[in-house]
Amino acid sequence: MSIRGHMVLARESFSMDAMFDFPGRGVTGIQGPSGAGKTTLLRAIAGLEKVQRGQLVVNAATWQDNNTCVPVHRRRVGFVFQDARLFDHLDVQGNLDYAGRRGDGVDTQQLSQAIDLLGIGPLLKRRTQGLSGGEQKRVAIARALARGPALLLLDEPMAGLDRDRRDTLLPWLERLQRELEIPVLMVSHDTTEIDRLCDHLALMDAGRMTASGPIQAVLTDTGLATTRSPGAGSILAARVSGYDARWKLNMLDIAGGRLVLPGPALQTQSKVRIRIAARDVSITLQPPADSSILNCLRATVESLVDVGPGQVIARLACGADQVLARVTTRSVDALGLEPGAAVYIQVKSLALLN
Ligand SMILES: Nc1ncnc2c1ncn2[C@@H]1O[C@H](COP(=O)(O)OP(=O)(O)OP(=O)(O)O)[C@@H](O)[C@H]1O
Repeated sequence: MSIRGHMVLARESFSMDAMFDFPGRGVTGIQGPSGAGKTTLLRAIAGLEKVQRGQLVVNAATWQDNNTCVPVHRRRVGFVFQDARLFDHLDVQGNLDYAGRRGDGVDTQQLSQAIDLLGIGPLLKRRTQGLSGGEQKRVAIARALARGPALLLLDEPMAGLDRDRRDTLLPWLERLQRELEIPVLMVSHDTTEIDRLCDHLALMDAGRMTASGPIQAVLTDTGLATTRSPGAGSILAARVSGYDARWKLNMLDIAGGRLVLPGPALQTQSKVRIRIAARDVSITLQPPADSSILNCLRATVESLVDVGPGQVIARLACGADQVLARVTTRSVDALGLEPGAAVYIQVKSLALLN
C-alpha cells in the first residue's frame, strides 16, 4: 500500500523533480517554504498540471507512467484547494451533487458517511455564501469525498481561517483521519495541524523532496535544518494510565517511562500524542532531588549538533522514542556530554496533541 511517483516539470523560474513514496494509508503532511512546489506537486498528482515526465502509482493502480496518463476526471482523487471554491449559486446539497457530474457520479454511501463525519447534515439547505469559513471548508472536504476517491488531496485546509475557526475545524479533520480509510496528502504550514493529523511527514524545497518518513523520525532528524528552528521538538505516543484527582495530573505512559500532564482528566487507557519542544528540555547527570519539574526521564545522548552561537541540539534516546533538547554549548561542556552518555532529561512543559 503506497503512493509512489516521480514528477518532473520545468517552468520559467521553477523546476520540479520530486520523487516520493508515501504510505498508502493515513495522513502524509507536506511542508516546505513558500514556492517549494507543494501545490504544484498536488496538482500534478491530481493530473491538473502538465508534467514533462511523470510516474504515479496509487495503491497498485497506475495513474501515470511512460505509456499511461489517466485523465483528471478518471483519477479517483478528491482535491480541496486553498480557497474552498464552492458555487455561490447553489446550496450545500447542490454543491455536493455537483461533484457527481464528472467521472463515475456520486458514491452515495461515501457521501453520506462524509456528511455524517463532517457534521454537514444541518447545513444541507443553506446557501454557501452564509456559511462560516470553517463550515465552507467542511463542505468542500465532503464534496471532495463525494465520488469515493482513492486519494484525498488537501491544500492548506486551514488557510484563511482565524485561530478559533482552526480550533473548531481540527477535531473534524481528526475524525476523518481516524475513521476514513482513504489516504490523505495534506500541504500545510501549520505545525499544530501537522503534529495532530499526520503519521508521515515529507519536506520539500526548490521542487525536490528533502525528507520523507514517519513524523517522529523526520522531526528528530538532526541532519535537517528544521530541527534548528525555534519551534523544533519531538512527538511521542502515550497512553493515559491514571489521574491524580487531588493535583489534577494525568499520568501518561510512554516508551521511556511516565510523564505527568496537568489538566482535566483524560480517558484512562486512551492513546494520546504529546509534543515536547526542544527548548523545554534540560539535561542533568543525576535525577534532581528538589525541583519543581515533575517530568524527569532516563535517556541516552545519541548525537549533538551545533545550531548557532553557543547552542546545541541534542538528540536523546528515551526508551524507543527520540527526544530533542536545545541546550547551551556551556552545559554540554560542563556535563561532559557526548554520544552514549547516560543522562536524565527534565521536561518543563508538554503539549497534548490529541
Ligand atoms: N501557473 C503558474 N505559472 C507559472 N509559475 C507558477 C504557476 N503556479 C505556480 N508557479 C510558480 O511555481 C513555483 C511553485 O509554486 P507552488 O504554488 O507549487 O509553491 P508552494 O510550495 O505551494 O508555495 P506556497 O506555500 O506559497 O503556496 C513558484 O515559484 C510559483 O511562483
